[in-house]
Amino acid sequence: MKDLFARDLHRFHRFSIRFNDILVDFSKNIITEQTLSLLISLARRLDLSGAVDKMFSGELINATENRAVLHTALRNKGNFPVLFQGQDVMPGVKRVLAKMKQFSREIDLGKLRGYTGKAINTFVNIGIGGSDLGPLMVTESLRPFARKGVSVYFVSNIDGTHLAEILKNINPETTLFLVASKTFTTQETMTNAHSAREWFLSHAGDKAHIEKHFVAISTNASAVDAFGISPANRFEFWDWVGGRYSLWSAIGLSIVCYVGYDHFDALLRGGYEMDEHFRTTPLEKNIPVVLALIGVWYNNFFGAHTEAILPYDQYMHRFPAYFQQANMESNGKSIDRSGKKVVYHTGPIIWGEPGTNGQHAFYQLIHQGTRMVPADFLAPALSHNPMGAHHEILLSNFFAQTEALLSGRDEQAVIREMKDAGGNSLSLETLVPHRVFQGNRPTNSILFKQLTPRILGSLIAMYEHKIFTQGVIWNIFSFDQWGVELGKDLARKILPELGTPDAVTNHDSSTNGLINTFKSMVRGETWGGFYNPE
Ligand SMILES: O=P(O)(O)OC[C@H]1O[C@](O)(CO)[C@@H](O)[C@@H]1O
Repeated sequence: MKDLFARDLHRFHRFSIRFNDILVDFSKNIITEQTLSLLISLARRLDLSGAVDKMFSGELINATENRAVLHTALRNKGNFPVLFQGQDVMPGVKRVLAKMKQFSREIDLGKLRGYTGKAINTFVNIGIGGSDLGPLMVTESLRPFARKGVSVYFVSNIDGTHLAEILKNINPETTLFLVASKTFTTQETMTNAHSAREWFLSHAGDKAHIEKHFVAISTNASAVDAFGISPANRFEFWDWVGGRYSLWSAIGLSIVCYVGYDHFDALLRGGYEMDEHFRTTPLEKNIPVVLALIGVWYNNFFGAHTEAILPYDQYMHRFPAYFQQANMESNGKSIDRSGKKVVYHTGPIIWGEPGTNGQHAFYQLIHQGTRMVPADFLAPALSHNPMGAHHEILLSNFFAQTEALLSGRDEQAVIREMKDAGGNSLSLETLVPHRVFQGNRPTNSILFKQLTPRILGSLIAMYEHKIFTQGVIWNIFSFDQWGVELGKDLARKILPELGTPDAVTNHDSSTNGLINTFKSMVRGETWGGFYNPE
């Protein structure tokens, strides 16, 4: 890469794209113009543009679930119809948005009141996966835009600790629970929702008060009825919204409650603007496409197995976790669209933490480890908290890291520096190899003006479309998630076994051993060594 930069003084201009208030600099990659043009030919050969049209026009591209993929309709600010099976979905989308807006207005006006007449000021979203991570990540990212005096909590884990610790902090009189589940059957969410209801009733007494304290967000109206939430308190969405792409739907109600409808609307606008960019920009200048192709380049031609997402913004601390689900649940597949096993790698492992914490934790491996870790660095030019020199120090680290990963530090430079510093009792020969940085480690830098709802919307949609593009290249179905089913099935079978006194013998010896040791620990038996079925 250093040679490429030396040979071309305009490399930054040639390999960066500006979109609204976002700059995507992909010049610090091991690519030339020829690399990109070959990767773009690959995308053309696989008819990426045709695939994009199919998604936006509501074809059943989620073929293994026989569903369309239309989360883009949820943020369609273009006033054009979106047809699904001959019907325009936009009136339904607008109806639910109007209901969310009205709900937000009631919060503004202090009209949303609990069973004792006090104003609701605490919102607890109960959901998991896509019904949790999106709203959680967005509310964290948009904290500077929060309504005054309002708090939001997220319960997802089936571990009772998650709910119990939140219940300690909240007042039933002023709390609204938002039960968010596309299917309204997910074990974790339904168990948490029932426990929250019991807790609430233990304070409020009368079941009639539930309607002031529970709303549901789901595609499954009958299950919502069965739970006891009235249609007036139900916010619907549709099968054509994938769980991990659902924050734009009524699943975003906790975002609305926390930051207000106008900010949610700005988030949708940012998403729409990125949709239009993705849909209409030639592949060479198309941000999600370029990022996707660069990802394919390292994944399939350099054997890179992971990608790091490193936001230099504390508010974005859940951004990597959100895209861990979006990406790994979408593209963690090994069967292609014709049902055959793929003979190449598909989705990478996604991980990351906010800078500069990551620098003091795992960057050692990114700089000097044996593996290539392509990394996206994201940062706002303006901070919401410009306290003293904090932001400039933060950004100096952001710029320095990608420069260090690009340039490295060779032996001569290390020797020079060590001589200048003097005074080290260890010999040069001993230390030099350990202090050399090879460099040539790829990064994308995504610099944006400020973390606003609109910019956040665009960044989320950018990664969504990157994931979509890679799914097309790898010829896999990105919108199902069959891989989560087996564990769920087995847990359902194991659950009743945990309540019986008998030892289990019907699993492999490890699973038997673990279950039986668990039972013996619960019974308080003294440790008698490993369980032996004989
Ligand atoms: O919204 P639901 O139906 O409760 O599902 C929650 C999550 O569970 C999954 O189906 C995976 O188990 C995710 O795709 C989804 O986001």
